[in-house]
Parts: sequence; structure tokens; C-alpha cells
Amino acid sequence: MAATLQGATPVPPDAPASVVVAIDGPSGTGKSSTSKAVAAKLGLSYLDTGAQYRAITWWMLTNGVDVDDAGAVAAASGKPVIVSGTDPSAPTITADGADASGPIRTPEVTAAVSAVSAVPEVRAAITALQRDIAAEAARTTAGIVVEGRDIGTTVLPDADLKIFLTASPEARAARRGGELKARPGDAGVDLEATREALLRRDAADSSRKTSPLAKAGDAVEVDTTDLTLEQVIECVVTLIEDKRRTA
Ligand SMILES: Nc1ncnc2c1ncn2[C@@H]1O[C@H](COP(=O)(O)OP(=O)(O)O)[C@@H](O)[C@H]1O
Ligand SMILES: Nc1ccn([C@@H]2O[C@H](COP(=O)(O)OP(=O)(O)O)[C@@H](O)[C@H]2O)c(=O)n1
Repeated sequence: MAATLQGATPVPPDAPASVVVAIDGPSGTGKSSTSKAVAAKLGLSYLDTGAQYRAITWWMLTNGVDVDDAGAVAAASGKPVIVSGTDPSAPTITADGADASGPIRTPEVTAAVSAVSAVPEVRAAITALQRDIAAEAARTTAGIVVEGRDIGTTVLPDADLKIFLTASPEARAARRGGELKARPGDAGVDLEATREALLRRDAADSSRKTSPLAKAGDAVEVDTTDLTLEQVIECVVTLIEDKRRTA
């Protein structure tokens, strides 16, 4: 798999040391929206690691790999070339050169991603890619915000700052429900079904053997249930600025 840093903001020669920020948490806690906004505000790169797991899952589904067969998934794990663009204002993701940004958000991919991402060979390949991208960003830009499930615990245990976002299942389901458009003739979004699907994915991601969803011991936990997105962004910007001041 190839690591390519695209859309990076070049770092001026007299700039302060770069910063590496890990943001983890379950689905719907605001990781992507917060990470993108914070990175854009502070001139940092941005990496959505969930998009990478979704892209490899999409590649498996479209290349005839049985995603319920861990052996088949493991055997194919090194085949696709996943490339992430790290500009927070226009993040991109491709698999073997094909734009995956639309297909990775389909219900089919969402339903299969936890099984694919639990396969150790998939995690090894994607983790190596993530570390390459973070190292390249730390070397050539002002730094990077990397968001996912195991960034603080496994991918970047030496990150300068680790944040773990949480929110109640009800708040997360309402947020996800707000993103899903009701089709004509539908009764609307079923919040209970959305909540159950979220909790199922949390359980699968938290209980897998290899690198489960978990809060790192040295992560700052931010409960976003009663915060607006703007408040969460402000909170994370402050944490990063404080970290930089005291570094
Ligand atoms: N604090 C918040 N309050 C209300 N809505 C939020 C908040 N944080 C995020 N959202 C919204 O919730 C949805 C899910 O957020 P997202 O950033 O994709 O979460 P995650 O990456 O953790 O799955 C998005 O529509 C986003 O705009
Ligand atoms: N660092 C990561 C990021 C995502 N993932 C997997 O990828 C899936 C999709 O992640 P995502 O961040 O796009 O999910 P949402 O929270 O946006 O729905 C998760 O449910 C995990 O199974 C992972 O295993 N490790």
C-alpha cells in the first residue's frame, strides 16, 4: 500500500515544531466534523482513518471478496492501493485510483466495515499507511489531526495530544438521523433503528481482539452530548494551543 500526502500546507522554515493530535471515539461523537474544522483553523493536515477502513471494505465488496470470510479478507488485505488526501477543506480517498468518497458512505459498506476492520492483516496494512502519512505530515507540515478508534492507543501512542470524544447514544443517533434523508413515502428516519445500528457497531469495534475502540490512558475525554459543534471545536483548539504553549 502506498502513503501519499496530498493537499498539504507546506511549513515555513522558521515555523514552530509540528503537532500530532489523535482524536478517537465512537460513531456520531463528532470526530470528523471537529477534526476537519480544527485542522483547517490551525493550518494542520487531517486524516480520516475510518474512511480508509471504509475504502478497503468497498474495494473488497466490489472485487468479489467475501467480507464474512476473515481468511479471504486477510489474503486480499495487501492488494488495494488506498490514497488519502489530507487537506481538511477537501479530504479525498481513492482505492486503486478510483474515487471512493461517495461509495464508502453507502449502507452496504457501513454494515460490512466492522467485520473487515477486525481482521488483523487489514489493521496491519492500514496502520502502516496511517503511520507513514502522520510521519510525513509531521516532517513537512505544521502537523496533523488523525481521527479514528485506535489512534491514541495503537497507531500513534506518542501523539502530542490525545482526545477521546463521547456522547450519549441518543444524541449520536439524533445526529446520524439528521444526516439521513427520508425517502419519499418513508415514515422518516427510524431513530431507534439508527441507535441500535450505532450500538451494534460500537460493540463490534470495542470487542474485537486487535486494537479495539478504546480511550488511551493519557487521553482527554470530552463529553459532547450537551455541547454544540462550535463549542467542541473551540475546546479542542484550546487544548492544542495549550499543549503547544507548554511543549
Ligand atoms: N456537538 C455536536 N452537536 C450537534 N451535532 C453535532 C455535534 N458534533 C457533530 N455533530 C453532527 O453530527 C453528525 C456526526 O458527526 P461526525 O463528525 O460525522 O461524527 P463521527 O466522525 O464521530 O462519526 C454530523 O452531521 C455533525 O454535523
Ligand atoms: N481507527 C479506526 C477507524 C475506523 N475503524 C473502523 O471503521 C469503521 C468506520 O469508521 P468511521 O469513522 O467512518 O465511522 P463513523 O463513525 O463516521 O460512522 C468503524 O466502525 C470501525 O469498524 C477502525 O476500526 N479503526
